[in-house]
Amino acid sequence: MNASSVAGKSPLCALEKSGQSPWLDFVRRGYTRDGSMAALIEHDGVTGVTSNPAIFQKAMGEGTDYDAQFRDILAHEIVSAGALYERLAITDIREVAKLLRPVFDRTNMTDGYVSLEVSPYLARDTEGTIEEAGRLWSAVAEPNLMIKIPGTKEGLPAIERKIADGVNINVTLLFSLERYKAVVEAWLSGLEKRHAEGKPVTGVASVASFFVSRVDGKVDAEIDRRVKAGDAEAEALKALRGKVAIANAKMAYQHWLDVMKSPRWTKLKDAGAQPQRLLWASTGTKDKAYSDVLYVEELIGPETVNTIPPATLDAFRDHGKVRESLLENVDAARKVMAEVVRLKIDLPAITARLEDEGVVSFEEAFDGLLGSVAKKQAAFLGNKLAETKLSLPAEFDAAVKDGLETWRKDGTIRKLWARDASVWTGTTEANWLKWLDIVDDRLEHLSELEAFQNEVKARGFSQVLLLGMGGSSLGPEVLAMTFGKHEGFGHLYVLDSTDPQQVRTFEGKIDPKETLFIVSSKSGSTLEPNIMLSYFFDVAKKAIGENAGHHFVAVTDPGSALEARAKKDGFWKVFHGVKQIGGRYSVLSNFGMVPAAASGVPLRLFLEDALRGVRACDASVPPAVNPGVLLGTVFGVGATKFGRDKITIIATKQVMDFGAWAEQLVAESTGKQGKGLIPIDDETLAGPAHYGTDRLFVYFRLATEHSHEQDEAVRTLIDAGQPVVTINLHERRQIAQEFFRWEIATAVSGAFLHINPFDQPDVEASKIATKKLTAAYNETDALPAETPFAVDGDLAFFADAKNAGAVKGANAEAILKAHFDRVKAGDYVGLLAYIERDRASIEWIQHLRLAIRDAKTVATAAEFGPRFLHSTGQAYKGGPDTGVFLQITADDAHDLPVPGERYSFGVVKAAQARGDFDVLAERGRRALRVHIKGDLKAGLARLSTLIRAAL
Ligand SMILES: O=C(CO)[C@@H](O)[C@H](O)[C@H](O)[C@H](O)COP(=O)(O)O
Ligand SMILES: O=C[C@H](O)COP(=O)(O)O
Repeated sequence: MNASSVAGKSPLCALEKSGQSPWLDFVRRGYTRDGSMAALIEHDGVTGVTSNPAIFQKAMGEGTDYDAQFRDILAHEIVSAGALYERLAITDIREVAKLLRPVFDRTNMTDGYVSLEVSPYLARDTEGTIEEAGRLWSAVAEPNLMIKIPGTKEGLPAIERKIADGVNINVTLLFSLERYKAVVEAWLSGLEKRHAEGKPVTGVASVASFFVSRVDGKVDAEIDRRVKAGDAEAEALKALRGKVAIANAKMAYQHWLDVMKSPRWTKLKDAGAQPQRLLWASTGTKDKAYSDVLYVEELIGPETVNTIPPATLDAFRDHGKVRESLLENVDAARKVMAEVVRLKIDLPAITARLEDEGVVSFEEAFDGLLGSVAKKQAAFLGNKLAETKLSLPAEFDAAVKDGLETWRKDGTIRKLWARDASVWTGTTEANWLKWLDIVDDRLEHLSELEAFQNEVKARGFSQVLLLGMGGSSLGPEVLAMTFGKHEGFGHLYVLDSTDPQQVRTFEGKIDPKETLFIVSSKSGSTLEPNIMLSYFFDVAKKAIGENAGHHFVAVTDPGSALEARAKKDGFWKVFHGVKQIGGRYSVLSNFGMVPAAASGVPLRLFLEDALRGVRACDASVPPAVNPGVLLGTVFGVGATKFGRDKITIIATKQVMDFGAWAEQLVAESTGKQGKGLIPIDDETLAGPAHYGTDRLFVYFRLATEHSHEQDEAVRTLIDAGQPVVTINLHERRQIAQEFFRWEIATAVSGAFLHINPFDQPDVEASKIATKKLTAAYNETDALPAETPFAVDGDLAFFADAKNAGAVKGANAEAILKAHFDRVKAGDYVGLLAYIERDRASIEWIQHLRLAIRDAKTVATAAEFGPRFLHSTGQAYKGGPDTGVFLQITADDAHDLPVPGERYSFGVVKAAQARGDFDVLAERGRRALRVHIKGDLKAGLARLSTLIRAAL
């Protein structure tokens, strides 16, 4: 695009004499900065500039013009793609505003404006538009700015309101005379309101952008269709080709002239108001059969604006002719409009469609723009963001792309962030979404957490023992396992069991005089943390005396029973959780951050990393490049369309505990109403032959670890057609961003499954069943009697009548064989062991699960009770009926009393196992319980031998 070399000689300059302001429908940083824009203003008489999402898409989506600012922002801040775009756009707009400022001053605020449009996603959202228009107006802070608001029905009240607020408004996306009239009404009312409030109306500028060429585009197509179909009025129709848009515009101008004569306007004018000018937009010629300057030459008239795209501007400079065309042949234009009616061209329908399509096309341009910004951002951030690689079979990959596209079209990620429950089941979901803001919130309150961290360090604890279950323990466990011990801080231990031996083992790991105890329970009423607290408070009291409470902190939701108990027992501190965050989504709230602080995790770095995850998954980041939506879509599509519902998490060593947290999140969130994802964690990787077609692998990989063999094994799976998502972390701390990404992914997969990912009805059910049993114990000093349906040596078998009937056999091996014979392709086997979770039992259960996997080619879960009850237990009971469960219980070699209760830890654990089994049976699951009597080690060895023989 060239400016005329001789000032004042460009035909564009002649437009000014006819009272029309030529504006440029284009912005680009390079163009502003290399003097081209200034030359247009100086030599071609360009007196204004407009931008829109499509213009910015081209500007920012291509080339390197914006790279320097990208780098600069990203070096100092953690921002979303939407915020980045806005910063870049605001810089552009301010630079253009400065170039136009002399015009603005010279014309006494009549001209010299640059326009910035509100987000196109808000075109149907009055309140959102009002808020954003105000925000952008303040952010740009230039008097010659115009905020563009679409003239949709929803835009009208926003236009009136912002005019009344004194904001310059460019009303865009106008196609019909009717809507234009409504816009004039909104503008006048806005000014009147302002005037009535005693505020100045001088200097409140406005234009109404009437789109021209798009009208011809649609009308001409309709004419061509009818002519082709042999319409009897073919000649009359053809005569209208290329005429309707201009006639339509002329009618708008006539209306404007009437308004300018109205007493209503005169009053405002006398008060110092300036007219809202008509602006011709969409003035580039689309139909090559027409003159390339048609929509400039034919629309020239006093007090109007034409915003001209670059190519049309060049053409007009080259051969444009200026005449006052707008007032010419007005009667002929009226006749054109009458013909439109006579020939039954449904102009109202056409303009309504143009508006809808206009909104959608700007949304799409914005999606494209934000997608490019997000991609560039990820490239500039490099190793600061974990990478995601999808290796999916073609059909699966195509379905994921479809799923992402649907999410994009429906704007679902924005709905999710807007807490719109219709994303899921439209029930209580909106009450459970505070985790979306928790990282920002914790960063805002970082000083409190840091102060606590310093105090903990100063007190020099050698150990930190966290007592909690599920959402209150698994996140802290990941921190402990991933980061290990930090210099100057105690070792973080996490106890989440009622197994007496395990409680005892943990007691042996600590010196109560040197231990900080963290009791974590959102509800404050969960059985396990409460009895663990009773036990360890007693231990501490014996070691420390009356001040034992000073070694305890509680993390709990405000007003819980635990909070009351903490106060009563003189706890050092109570930290609050957020009620609107469910346990499994709470790791980045105080439930994760307090143990992180106490164990010396660098809090700011950790939270900033989490924030990178939050921003990467922001509402403004389109699905295809939004890591949370991407992962959630793969999960959702995999499960619903391809039966790949066993989310098999493979991890490199240093980050492997993440799987234990992720399995709770995924299983408890999605496994309900007979649907859901079954996470399979820590199942040693094997060759493709060991896997069925129900698997989806997630390879969670720390790039700095040596993982060549695992990489190769994963490659073999991919080559064999198994779907694999590889998540590559560049450093361990990136688990912080993964926490958030998996939360979004889980919520997204919940939408695909049409379930509420924030409740856990079946976990509650087994808690109730357990409570009944412990209550019975308190009354009778015994759990209700139970009778095994078979006994073989040290093994006793229990089941409900239906399961017992299905697994009948002469001895243990036959029973186990009958049970495992029920496993079929697509099922999974869950080993649910209510024993101490120590190295030996982990090894035992791992070996056994692999034997089952390899014999049956099914997924396996190796879980310890009662830990899993607060985790995968939900999906086992409420999810798809594809689980075959073997519950393993045992006599406790040594029991432990629970201070203040009649029951012991052993009794509680037994009640939990029975409650668990009862609910599994109630849900019709294939389940069998085997109880090991006497020596556990010998019993486990025998059981393993028998199962192997039975497979
Ligand atoms: O609305 C304004 C100015 O107010 C313009 O920037 C407007 O968005 C553009 O002229 C149109 O989007 C261009 O339309 P088209 O040439 O793509 O049909
Ligand atoms: O996952 C959450 C567990 O069920 C524990 O709940 P809580 O934090 O209320 O004790």
